[in-house]
Amino acid sequence: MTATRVLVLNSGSSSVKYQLLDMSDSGRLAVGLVERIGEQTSRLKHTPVATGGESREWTGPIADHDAALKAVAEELAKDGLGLDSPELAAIGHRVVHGGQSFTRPTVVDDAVLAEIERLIPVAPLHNPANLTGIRTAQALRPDLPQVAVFDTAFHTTMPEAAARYAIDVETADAHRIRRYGFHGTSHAYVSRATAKLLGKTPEEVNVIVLHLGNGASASAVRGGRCVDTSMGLTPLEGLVMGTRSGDLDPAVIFHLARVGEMSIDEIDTLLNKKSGLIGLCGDNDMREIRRRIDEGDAQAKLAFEIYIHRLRKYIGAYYAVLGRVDAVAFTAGVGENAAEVRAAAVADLESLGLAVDGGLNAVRGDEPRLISPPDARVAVAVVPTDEELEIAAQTYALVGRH
Ligand SMILES: Nc1ncnc2c1ncn2[C@@H]1O[C@H](COP(=O)(O)OP(=O)(O)O)[C@@H](O)[C@H]1O
Ligand SMILES: CC(=O)OP(=O)(O)O
Ligand SMILES: [Mg+2]
Repeated sequence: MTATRVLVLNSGSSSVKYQLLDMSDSGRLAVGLVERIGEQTSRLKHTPVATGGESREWTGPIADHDAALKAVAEELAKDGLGLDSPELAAIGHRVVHGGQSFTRPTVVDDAVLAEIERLIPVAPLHNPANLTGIRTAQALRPDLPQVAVFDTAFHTTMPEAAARYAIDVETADAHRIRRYGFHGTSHAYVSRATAKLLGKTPEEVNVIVLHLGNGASASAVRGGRCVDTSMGLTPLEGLVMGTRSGDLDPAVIFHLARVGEMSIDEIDTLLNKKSGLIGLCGDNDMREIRRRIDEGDAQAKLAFEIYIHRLRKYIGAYYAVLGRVDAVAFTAGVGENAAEVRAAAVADLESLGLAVDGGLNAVRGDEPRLISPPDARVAVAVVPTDEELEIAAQTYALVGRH
């Protein structure tokens, strides 16, 4: 029997998204999510797609990512899809920070694990969870290849002019301080899918991708290669996010330390976990913010306006970086679902060839679709991301043929 299945683990700071796929037809056998890991009310939702069975949900304390993964393995086993299956070819892992070392998917060995661990200070919310995911999977299936697929890989094509900060070169190089960029698997997948939607090859088009989830980033993709992206050394730079500030004057940090008497760790927590939308209005979920705006809530309205203002600045910046833009693609939880965000992001930009059609923008769906008027100079599109499918494809391409 040839092993054609790949299990993909996308471990976030407090969640694990997973999919089991059969790569002979890229079909999903099972999908699921464990969220609020570490809390008393952790939730697991598992959907056995292959058997057509009902989704199963479970709420209770799941202490850490190790326990979460073991719970996932138990759920899979209930459907006869357990990790002991001889049909499993590999386990693919999203790893957020790969530094400059990793430009492509990599089979995990001790040296790879050590490098992911070394990068924890520049991805403190993500790399520890990714490491636990890999180690637990290794313990469950020591014989299987574990493949790391890095968020940073797609951005390694950025030119030095975009990747370097304007700080002392020796200091920057000594500490490997440069802009790495994240969500690369999504930016790669969505930019390719956007080209396909336009009936073109990736080489033929320039695309601005707006990945707007809880974490959010923009990228400028020229002919299939990333030339700029909004996240930097860490996933804190750039857009306003659910809980992260994005861009600010670095002197804010000195000021908080000197005048606000906050410790570096307190400032880190403030900017990564208590800022962005949640810091501005107390909610990080765009659905809740829209609901409050509809009720006339001024604080929620201002938070939305700050979010949109920053997003528009990046659209303008990447228009200038690319020179010619063929498409702007919205993706991830907010980008795929929040029609108001899409409309506000390109409002009054007809002079740049950008517009959305109100009717098309209001249509919901899971398929890539155009939302710009038919005669628009620049296509505006909603292109659902699928990081798990992309990770599975890259994992299988690396190990599947053994
Ligand atoms: N129907 C919706 N309308 C507006 N926003 C939504 C909707 N569904 C999800 N979101 C937004 O998407 C976010 C989650 O996006 P997602 O891409 O899943 O994030 P992450 O991968 O960072 O956890 C939520 O916090 C919420 O703001
Ligand atoms: C890198 C990053 O911000 O990822 P996420 O959006 O999953 O938090
Ligand atoms: Mg995400």
